[in-house]
Amino acid sequence: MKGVDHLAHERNKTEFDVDAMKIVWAGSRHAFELSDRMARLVASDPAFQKDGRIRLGRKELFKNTLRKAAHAWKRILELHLTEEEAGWLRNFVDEPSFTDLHWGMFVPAIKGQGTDEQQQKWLPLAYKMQIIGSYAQTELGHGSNVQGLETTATFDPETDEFVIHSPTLTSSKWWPGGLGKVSTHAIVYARLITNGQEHGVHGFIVQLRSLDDHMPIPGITIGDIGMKFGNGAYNTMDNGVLTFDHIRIPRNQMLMRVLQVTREGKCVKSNVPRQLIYGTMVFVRQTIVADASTALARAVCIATRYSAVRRQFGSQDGGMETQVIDYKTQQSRLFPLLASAYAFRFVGEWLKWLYTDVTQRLQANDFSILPEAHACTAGLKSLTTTATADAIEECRKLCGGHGYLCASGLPELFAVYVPACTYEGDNVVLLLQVARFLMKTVSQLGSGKKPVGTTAYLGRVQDLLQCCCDVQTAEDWLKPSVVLEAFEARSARMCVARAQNLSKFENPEDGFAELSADLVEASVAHCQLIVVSKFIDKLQQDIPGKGVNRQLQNLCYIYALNLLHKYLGDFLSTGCITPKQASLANDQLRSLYSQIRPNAIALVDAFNYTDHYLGSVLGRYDGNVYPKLYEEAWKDPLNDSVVPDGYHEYIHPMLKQQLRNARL
Ligand SMILES: CCCCC/C=C\C/C=C\C/C=C\C/C=C\C/C=C\CC/C=C/C(=O)SCCNC(=O)CCNC(=O)[C@H](O)C(C)(C)COP(=O)(O)OP(=O)(O)OC[C@H]1O[C@@H](n2cnc3c(N)ncnc32)[C@H](O)[C@@H]1OP(=O)(O)O
Ligand SMILES: Cc1cc2nc3c(=O)[nH]c(=O)nc-3n(C[C@H](O)[C@H](O)[C@H](O)COP(=O)(O)OP(=O)(O)OC[C@H]3O[C@@H](n4cnc5c(N)ncnc54)[C@H](O)[C@@H]3O)c2cc1C
Repeated sequence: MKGVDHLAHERNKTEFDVDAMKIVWAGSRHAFELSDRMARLVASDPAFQKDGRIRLGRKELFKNTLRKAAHAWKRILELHLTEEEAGWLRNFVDEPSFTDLHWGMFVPAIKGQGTDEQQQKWLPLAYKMQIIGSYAQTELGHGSNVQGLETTATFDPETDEFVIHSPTLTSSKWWPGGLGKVSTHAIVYARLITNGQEHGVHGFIVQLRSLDDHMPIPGITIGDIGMKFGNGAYNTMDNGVLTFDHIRIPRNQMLMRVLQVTREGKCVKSNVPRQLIYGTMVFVRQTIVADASTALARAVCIATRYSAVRRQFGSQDGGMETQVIDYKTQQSRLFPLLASAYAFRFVGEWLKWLYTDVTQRLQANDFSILPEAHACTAGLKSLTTTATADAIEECRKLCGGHGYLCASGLPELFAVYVPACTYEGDNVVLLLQVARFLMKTVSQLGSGKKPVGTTAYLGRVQDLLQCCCDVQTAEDWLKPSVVLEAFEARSARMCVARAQNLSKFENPEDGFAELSADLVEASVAHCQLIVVSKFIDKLQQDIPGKGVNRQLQNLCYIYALNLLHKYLGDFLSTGCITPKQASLANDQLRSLYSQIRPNAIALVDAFNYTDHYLGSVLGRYDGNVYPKLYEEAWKDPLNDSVVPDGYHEYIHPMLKQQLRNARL
């Protein structure tokens, strides 16, 4: 059987309506149709082809990215694409570029932190790309510790200007994307100083380059920070270094939604909380969670299709060998990742809803759920990106040797994805933020303050500390209430135990530092509970399409029971479940793998990825892996000549030398 036939045969086994699942995956029919149209538009345009990207040198690679970004903008204007369509188009171009920062951070920062007048002035310029913006927060010396940033913005009342200055080497802005070679402007984060007093870190709109000849504004030193991990990958981005030598900007270029500086240099607080200065990060973290499911789904799609095509061992009577997807070990590694892709999709959908809700409340001066929004975006960003980065590498291994070839698409996907564990907040630092939020919530339980939202379960802490898991058979693990209670009890017990340990310290900050590794574990348990509970919520919705809900149920329980298996130590040590119940969960997991198996290919087809977007010979829709892999090898520049360049200089003399030695 050829690879092509393998996948056709697999698709015939499907037990659910794939087209209906495509809509579930996309979020709505509208989102499906729109993303499908944009994916095809990009895939059919030769200007967006990606072949050979990994072989380009840095300069060529970067110029190629500039060309694609300009072409994308041209198409957006020609086709009068909406903002939503344009976003999808950029997504399918599939190449990190300065436009990510412009649309993803510069524009949102002005929207979130700018006053109405500032928005009216700057947004039209940004929307028409008459200016290109970056987000310059991190410095050489500080990234995580935002309050430790050193760049200063000193108000000069004589001229009604701020003087932006880099007082030390470590105050050099370092990392901002799009900054190195492209951006004309940036939101620069600096310590505000007025009348000799410090007022914390704020954002300022600063012009960096001339709009006529792109030269840096005098007093600004700017460049790229150098090559990053992997070929192609994130090297299409010009992450930059920037220093200021007393650069003057008008007073009205400080983003003043949170704090206004008057003509006299007086600081006037508005009614919005200071934390709103961090609002752009909350927004981007939320988008990163949605993107995690996309990246994970890509890797899983490649590994699943290839696992159905690939055969090793097991031939009987000269018949065909076993498809590697039929090995239980392969299933137990692959199917939890497939389930995670769906789980992250739905939690991402929910987080988007939460973000929209918070934004609307903020507009109505209701700031009550800001701490929860911060904890959820920080925690879920950390959980989903860590899991996705690990999963991409696992998918590479699931594809055996061929997974290591760039033609599999997995090395580049890994290289481009892995910094997501660091940018927008180091994943451990973010989990510590969640831990602070959880410990605060637990400490307030005694005061009668009822926790709400994702921490509502902590309001039932007494019950959860005493509850006994009610599982007697493997089938009992298919009850949503049973699964939910196990995850709630584990998280609640871990939180309470950490809070009790913290209370033993005289100084809470000392305790927090000493117990930070344990606290991070409680944060992970809490975040996993959120993902499981949002998946269960999804199952309660009316989901149309033959067999679709059934598949989602299977995936949901695979996600939850696999976590239970992986974090068994937590569940057993907190006494939420017994070893016998853990063993029943494992039995159920194996049964679920068998049920998912015939639907695996259709479940990855539901992601609706074009071959262009996947960029993988192993993950081709038609399964025609071997002939294409063979064809691909010959495209390598090393194969341009039969005898390699360097033969006469290095190989031939060596061989001759050995011949001479042999004769001696
Ligand atoms: C083969 C294919 C190839 C092609 C691939 C193509 C495409 C790519 C594919 C995949 C890529 C995936 C996704 C890409 C998507 C987008 C990403 C794009 C580009 C990335 C650009 C990156 C940008 C950046 O990194 S910007 C810099 C980000 N920096 C950080 O995140 C810094 C982290 N630090 C902090 O957030 C904080 O300072 C801190 C850690 C929270 C520390 O704060 P703390 O010490 O507590 O002090 P305070 O500052 O005083 O805070 C006190 C108080 O405030 C509360 N708080 C803190 N933060 C927030 C907040 N954000 N919102 C609300 N409240 C907040 C805190 O809880 C505390 O509250 P309390 O007083 O009540 O306790
Ligand atoms: C590809 C990429 C793109 C980026 N783009 C941008 C951009 O556009 N704009 C921008 O402003 N920045 C950008 N950044 C910077 C990024 O936001 C920071 O690198 C990130 O926030 C981490 O900060 P750091 O580098 O200071 O790490 P550090 O904080 O120095 O982390 C080093 C180690 O220390 C640990 N650590 C730090 N603090 C604590 C603590 N309190 N407790 C326990 N452990 C701790 C961390 O877990 C980590 O293991 C980008 C970074 C990358 C890699």
